Amino acid sequence: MARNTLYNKIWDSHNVGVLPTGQNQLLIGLHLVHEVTSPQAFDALREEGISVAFPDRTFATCDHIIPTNSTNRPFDDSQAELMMEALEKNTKDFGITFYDPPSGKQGIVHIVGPETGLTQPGMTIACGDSHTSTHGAFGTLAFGIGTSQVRDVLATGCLSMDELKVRRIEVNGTLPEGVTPKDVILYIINKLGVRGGLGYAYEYAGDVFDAMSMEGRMTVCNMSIEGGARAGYVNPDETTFSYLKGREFSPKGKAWDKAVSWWKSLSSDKDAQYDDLVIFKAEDISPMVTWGITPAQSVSVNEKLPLLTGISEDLKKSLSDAYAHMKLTPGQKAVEIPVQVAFIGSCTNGRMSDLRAAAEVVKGKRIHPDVRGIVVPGSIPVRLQAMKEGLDKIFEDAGFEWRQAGCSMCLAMNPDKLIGDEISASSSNRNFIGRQGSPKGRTLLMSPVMVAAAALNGHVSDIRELNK
Ligand SMILES: CC(C)[C@H](C(=O)O)[C@@H](O)C(=O)O
Ligand code: SF4
Repeated sequence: MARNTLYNKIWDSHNVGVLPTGQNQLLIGLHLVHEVTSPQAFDALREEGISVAFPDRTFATCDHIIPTNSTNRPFDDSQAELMMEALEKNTKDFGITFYDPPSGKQGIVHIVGPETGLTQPGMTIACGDSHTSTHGAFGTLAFGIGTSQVRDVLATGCLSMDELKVRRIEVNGTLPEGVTPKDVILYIINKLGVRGGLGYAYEYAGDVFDAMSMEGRMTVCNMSIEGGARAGYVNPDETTFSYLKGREFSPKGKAWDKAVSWWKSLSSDKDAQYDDLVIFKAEDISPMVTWGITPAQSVSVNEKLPLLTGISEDLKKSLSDAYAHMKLTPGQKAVEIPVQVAFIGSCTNGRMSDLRAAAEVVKGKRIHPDVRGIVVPGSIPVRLQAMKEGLDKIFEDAGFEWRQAGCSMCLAMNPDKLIGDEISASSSNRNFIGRQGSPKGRTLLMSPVMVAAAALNGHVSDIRELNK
């Protein structure tokens, strides 16, 4: 059993009781809410006449259904309008802060938390959304939960959970040119599998994470869930503290110094014990691209897609299913895959560093005439900052559409969808069948700079070649 890790420290200090089921009751420090998984939870509270236990620790925003071409009300889609109205009413009735577009703070819930400074080291965080693991980048225990748990957290401020094992994943050395945090997590998932993390919290450590920016750490932690882990985290350090300094909800003055020394004490001890340890070499990682229907079905961009020979029958079956949907051929080169749509955005890669890096690639160039490109900033503050830096202009001059903040084509709960069997190069985190709005649509996951490169060439492209 893991001991003296950040996971253990946060778990123990938030564990307020053991239930007859053997599960622990964890006190939740921050509850983030969005429009998709909250309506029934609020209805349940209403039916029972219960109020929200900690309204000042509960924050809502609207991200999944929001249109990105115009946020004028009422939305064209009446279903989306109804969901927005429900969240407006629920947050008002229950006294919860709602970051809607007029507030200037709306965005994808996992971008809003960190950017406002709500997400802080040592916290337990819950949100009715699987990518809540993003917040672990700050040294938090952050859990994605379902609607019935959203109800429980609203009503009690607690979440019942089974204890997790802890796997330390070290990536040591220096990342080669063109390799981004997205490639690091796609590589880890490729090696450990989409179920490899079941029952675990992942602790990301080693040279690569020490040197990584907060935004990069968020990208990695975001996709922990795609590797099956219940949570993922990085121990807080100077990079964490300087990101948080001066943000709206960050402690100020003396409280800041006190917080920093407490945050420092939370990191896993030198002699911490783990349930498992995996070590990778940074030098082995290349720019990655998925070719299949799970985030683990990926190759280095300069490789060929896997053959179906010399593998187990089970593996052969799953790869064959992926090939059938993707209409791709075993052994073909990844760079031969054509691309019709380029999507830059999502809670994985919709932050400033992502937009800056992608803009750098397309600056002064035009995307391929057969490619439809959209850039969707992760939040209003990201959008405004990008515009201040002229990134909107760079993207538009290159032929991309510049949109309003939201989840957009990451899961296509709004009008941004693939059409027919279009192939998209996407900076998001899921490539399941139908994920981007068309049952036949095909998604290739990659980093934002790789999406930009694919958009320019009209096919999957090696960012390292483009730079030459
Ligand atoms: C709609 C929501 C419940 C869902 C999730 O939990 O992850 C979405 O954000 C996703 O990425 O698939
Ligand atoms: S951007 Fe995508 S992965 Fe993130 S919360 Fe929205 S739908 Fe889920």
